[in-house]
Amino acid sequence: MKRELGVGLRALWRRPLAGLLVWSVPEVLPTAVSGYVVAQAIDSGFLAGDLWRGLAWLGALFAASLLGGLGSRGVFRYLGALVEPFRDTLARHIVAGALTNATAGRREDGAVARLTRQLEIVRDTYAGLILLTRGFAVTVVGVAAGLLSLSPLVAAVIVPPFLLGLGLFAATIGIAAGRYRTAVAADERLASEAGTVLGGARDIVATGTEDHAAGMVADRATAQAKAELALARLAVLRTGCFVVGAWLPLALLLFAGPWLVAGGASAGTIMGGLTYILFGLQPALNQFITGTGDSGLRFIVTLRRILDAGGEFPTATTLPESEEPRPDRPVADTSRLRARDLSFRYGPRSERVVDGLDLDIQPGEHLAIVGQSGIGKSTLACLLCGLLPPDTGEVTIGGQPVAGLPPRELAELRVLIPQQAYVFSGTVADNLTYLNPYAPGDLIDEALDVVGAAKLVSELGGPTAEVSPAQLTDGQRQLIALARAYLSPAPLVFLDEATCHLDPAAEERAELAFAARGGSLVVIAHRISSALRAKRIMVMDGPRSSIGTHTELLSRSPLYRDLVGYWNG
Ligand SMILES: Nc1ncnc2c1ncn2[C@@H]1O[C@H](COP(=O)(O)OP(=O)(O)OP(=O)(O)O)[C@@H](O)[C@H]1O
Repeated sequence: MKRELGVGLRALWRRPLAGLLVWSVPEVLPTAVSGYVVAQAIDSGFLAGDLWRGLAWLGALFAASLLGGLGSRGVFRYLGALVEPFRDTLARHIVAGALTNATAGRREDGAVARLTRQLEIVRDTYAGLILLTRGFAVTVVGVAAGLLSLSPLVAAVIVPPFLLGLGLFAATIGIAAGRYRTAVAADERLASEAGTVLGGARDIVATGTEDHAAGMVADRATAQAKAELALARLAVLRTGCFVVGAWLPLALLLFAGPWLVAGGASAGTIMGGLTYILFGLQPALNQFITGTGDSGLRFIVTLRRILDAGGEFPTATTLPESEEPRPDRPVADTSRLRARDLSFRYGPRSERVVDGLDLDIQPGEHLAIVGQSGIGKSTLACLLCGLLPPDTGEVTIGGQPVAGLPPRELAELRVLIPQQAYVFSGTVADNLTYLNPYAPGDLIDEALDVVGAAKLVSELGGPTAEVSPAQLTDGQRQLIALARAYLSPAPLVFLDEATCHLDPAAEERAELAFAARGGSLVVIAHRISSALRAKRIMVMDGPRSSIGTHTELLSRSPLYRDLVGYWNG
């Protein structure tokens, strides 16, 4: 929350702010003098039997209101000059982030349109917040000055409970921002899961997994309902803050009436105090609480989305108003994988399959993982892909922790092809573009060609032909899955013995295609030829796993020597 407030406050630090504050003075004048004028009208006018004097005081209040109207007009003139440059800076940030992602090969998938909608929300809520907080601050200062000039005794009754209510509200803002964020995230997860289930409706019905699919959506719906309830409970708390800050001063003033009169306060003074509460503090606090609780939270949460979607946000020092942004930020290393202290076992009493593993895969690297059958290669691949949660440790891809990422976002980071390739009933094109529905025809042709699936697809009748998975061989299924992974937008590819049903020449062709695709490649190798194509090789042996080149491992890993001997034999 601090970062978002910091960005908003820094953007305020411009010349128009001075104009805005200067025009706030006449704007607050009617509120500041209202109680004092009412007290004078009653005490020295109507109660003293001098009708004209009373009316003259009320006329003064009317004149102050006219001045207030002029002040409001001036405030709005400067508001635009403050808000629009902030909007422009955010827009540059969004475009720079989109360009960085595009040059790094990540799919945009409507992100710019989504961020642009969020930009308008931030602009509107930012303007609302400026008006709100400024109006609240000048009203409180004006009322405090008016109360002190009216009667310090009355001020002593009204101000403390008002400040208490305000303080209580301030204490809930952090919690409210957290709950609002949770509610927005739960909402999006529900929409994403429902979208996934709807998109796979045909397969769900075909495989009879309706109950499972309904369960997937039900969990998200329950989580979303919970988050909304937590948010609603907070609204009740906010009402409590308003009661303390706005109604308690009124009750105290009425109860303290006899004591105030004994202390020298007149009927007009008490009426003036009531005027300050009813026409100054109450509406100001009400607007402030509802406004910051609504626009304020939307501003913080939406701005966070925009800031998280791009790189470093340009501050006043890094991006002067007149300067164009320079697109010289380094391209994000979206295919860099980093695992730290990774441990995993399938059950509380089973052996650890992975134990305290640290692993770095550099952008563009080609790594092979080898090891005896059952040592944990597939398990490790699932951990690195975020398909299994580790017992300890963390995996990041492109700097982003994979834990807890929704499937759609994970699919944009990495693609895993398991040994048993999945082909579903539908057209060849449906199967190929499953991970990239908007893949253009020439990219599909390229994918089929480089992984060696073009001949198969032509024999099947072309991309529009229907596929019957049961009639395909294991090798044919693997070719279709390979072309699908090649078309995926993910910069990191895992092939878990994904070519084991192809002959060595076809396997070489497919692996070379992935190595040349851009991004990083991890191959769980089942042949020495496959391991030798990688720049580095990881030999898995539980806690004794080691990494190096083929030559390094031959000299230092007995297990690797055994494996090579076995493969060559
Ligand atoms: N779902 C599971 N539940 C419990 N144990 C499992 C599960 N999946 C794998 N294992 C066990 O975890 C260990 C590692 O299995 P894994 O499949 O990761 O090994 P692998 O090296 O990929 O084997 P292979 O080369 O034969 O494919 C094995 O002992 C296996 O029996």
